Amino acid sequence: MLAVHFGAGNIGRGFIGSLLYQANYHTIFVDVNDEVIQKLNEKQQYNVRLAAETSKTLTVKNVSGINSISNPNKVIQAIVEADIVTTAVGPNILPVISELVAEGLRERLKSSKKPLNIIACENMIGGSSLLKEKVMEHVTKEEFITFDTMFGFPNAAVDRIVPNQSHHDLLEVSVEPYYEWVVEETAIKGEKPSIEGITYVSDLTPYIERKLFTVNTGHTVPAYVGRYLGYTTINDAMNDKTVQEIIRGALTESGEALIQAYQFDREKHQAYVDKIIERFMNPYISDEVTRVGRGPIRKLGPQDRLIRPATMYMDVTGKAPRYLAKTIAAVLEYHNETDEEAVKLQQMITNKGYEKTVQLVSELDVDHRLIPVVMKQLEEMKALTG
Ligand SMILES: NC(=O)C1=CN([C@@H]2O[C@H](COP(=O)(O)OP(=O)(O)OC[C@H]3O[C@@H](n4cnc5c(N)ncnc54)[C@H](O)[C@@H]3O)[C@@H](O)[C@H]2O)C=CC1
Ligand SMILES: O=P(O)(O)OC[C@H]1O[C@](O)(CO)[C@@H](O)[C@@H]1O
Repeated sequence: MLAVHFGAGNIGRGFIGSLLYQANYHTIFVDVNDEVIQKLNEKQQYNVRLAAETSKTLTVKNVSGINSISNPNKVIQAIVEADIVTTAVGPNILPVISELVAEGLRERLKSSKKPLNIIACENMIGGSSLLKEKVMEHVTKEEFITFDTMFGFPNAAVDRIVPNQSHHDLLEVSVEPYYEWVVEETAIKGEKPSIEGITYVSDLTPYIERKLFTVNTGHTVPAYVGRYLGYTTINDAMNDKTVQEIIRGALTESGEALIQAYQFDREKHQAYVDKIIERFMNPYISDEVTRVGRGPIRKLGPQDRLIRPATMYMDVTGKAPRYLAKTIAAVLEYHNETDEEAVKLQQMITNKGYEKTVQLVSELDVDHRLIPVVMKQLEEMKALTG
């Protein structure tokens, strides 16, 4: 069995790659990082270390790599032969890989009638649907129906904290023990990939929203509020009383929105929240606030982890989401010269002001009630820290 996985980064090697190996796939990683690709081809294996009190190591074997810049034809050939295609490249890169994926699928149709599923494993709602939309932009009208019939793009939710790595061995990855990979069964074409660790569901929406608006919403608090308070790591930020108050508050607000939208059981949802906060405090993982806070413009998007639960909360309760608004305010104060989006956000604030910037990046109506709520929290935050 052959898997082609785009993105040999933290989640690619540390999560998807390890489950594919355990399900007896040979995985070809496709990446633009030549050093990683060369090492994968040289070693043909790498270690995944579980960051826990008793650390276990899994050696992931049967792997190789292709540099998609220097060897696009090899990627096309790999897609022709693949039994599954997965991605973990980041939401902004899905459009970038779409043309190569389309070329691979087109070539495959010349010799195979076997359906194929392409699963985007990204922190976003509708990742595979976006990839499908972008792939279809490279397909002719005549090809459209065949592509649509033969190739499934099931959406997915993936959850495992894999921080930036700093091992002597370039390929080694430390990961938290916990993981969840939920895939939309109804969009599968042909046989359902048999991979232990995947939970197939008929409606992904409650799962992806629960994950994105709890794990990822929660994580923004130690990232942005933590950075604002001067912390470098998530662990240090999580030990701060203000961060703890805001994270609990923000997850109570997003929780209320989720519970009312999907009729989740309150007690079970609270247990889910408590477990997540415990995961953020895992002392065996050192995660940087700048990794979790990367891409602040994307994270202030209308469907993303802050704006969407905040507007959902306002819609269902009629109340102002105080703690989510505080966190959004902290994003507006996020400075990081090494993060393109952070630099762009600060430039926008300098040129257009806070209010206009938040309105533009979140795509909220100009008179949306959330905007003054965020502005109020921003003022309070600035007054507190002088
Ligand atoms: N790290 C984590 O804990 C989690 C990450 N995710 C999601 O997984 C995705 C990847 O995140 P990470 O693995 O953390 O990032 P990463 O930066 O470690 O990995 C991304 C990889 O994609 C590669 N890449 C960039 N452009 C490419 C292209 N054109 N073709 C092929 N490969 C390309 C990069 O070189 C890199 O190796 C993101 O969507 C993220 O939100 C989801 C759950 C957990
Ligand atoms: O990967 P993104 O979307 O940039 O956001 C970082 C977030 O994703 C994770 O890496 C995994 O869910 C979290 O650690 C963090 O909340």
